[in-house]
Amino acid sequence: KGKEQILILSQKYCIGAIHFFSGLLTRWQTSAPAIRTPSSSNSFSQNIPSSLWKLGRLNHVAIAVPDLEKAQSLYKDVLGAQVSETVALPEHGVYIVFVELGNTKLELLHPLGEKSPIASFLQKNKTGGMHHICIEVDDIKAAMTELKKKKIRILSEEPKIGAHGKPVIFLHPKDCHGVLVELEQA
Ligand SMILES: C[C@@H](C(=O)O)C(=O)SCCNC(=O)CCNC(=O)[C@H](O)C(C)(C)COP(=O)(O)OP(=O)(O)OC[C@H]1O[C@@H](n2cnc3c(N)ncnc32)[C@H](O)[C@@H]1OP(=O)(O)O
Repeated sequence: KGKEQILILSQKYCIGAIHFFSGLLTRWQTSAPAIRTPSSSNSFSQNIPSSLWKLGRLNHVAIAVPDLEKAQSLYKDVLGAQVSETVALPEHGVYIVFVELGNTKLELLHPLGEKSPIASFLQKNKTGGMHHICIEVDDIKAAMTELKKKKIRILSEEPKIGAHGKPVIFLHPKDCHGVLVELEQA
């Protein structure tokens, strides 16, 4: 009789455990966001609305620095990268130095002139910091038209000619999750 009781008790325990875990599973299925494994999705190609313009490669990551020579020397002498000469771009209010990385570049930025757009950034970030990313686009005018419709603020009425002699625009960091985004005509 003792054995029978143990059997009954363990059956009850098993049934209880099954209910508990199936309850958990149901809650998890209804509340958890869908997680896709890399093999189960080609998430980069799905659900992208057809568009008149396309994003291309990462052209550069820009870093604002308080001392351009020191920053140049870090990348050249300490890290061994190929580093360009300093170029003044008065129409953008910056000096720039490019650091070649093979698959992309870094753009070291230093303020030029009293109205430099990076002056207040450097006041807030005294030792420097990542200032913007630049992504290539195949049609900057089409990009502007669509982004305006989507209420993304573009920081100039018209594209300016950027560091590579090509048209560029900047998108407000508050509309891009805290990152200042530059788009450059490829
Ligand atoms: C040569 C060319 C090229 O590569 O081709 C270049 O690089 S030219 C690179 C320089 N040119 C540019 O950056 C042009 C576009 N930039 C701009 O128009 C401006 O810098 C803005 C991005 C609008 C920021 O203007 P300003 O400094 O006067 O405003 P602000 O200090 O009140 O900033 C407003 C809010 O945005 C935030 N904020 C400012 N700059 C930011 C940045 N680089 N990344 C992320 N957030 C940033 C501030 O913390 C602040 O947030 P809180 O309110 O929360 O405190």
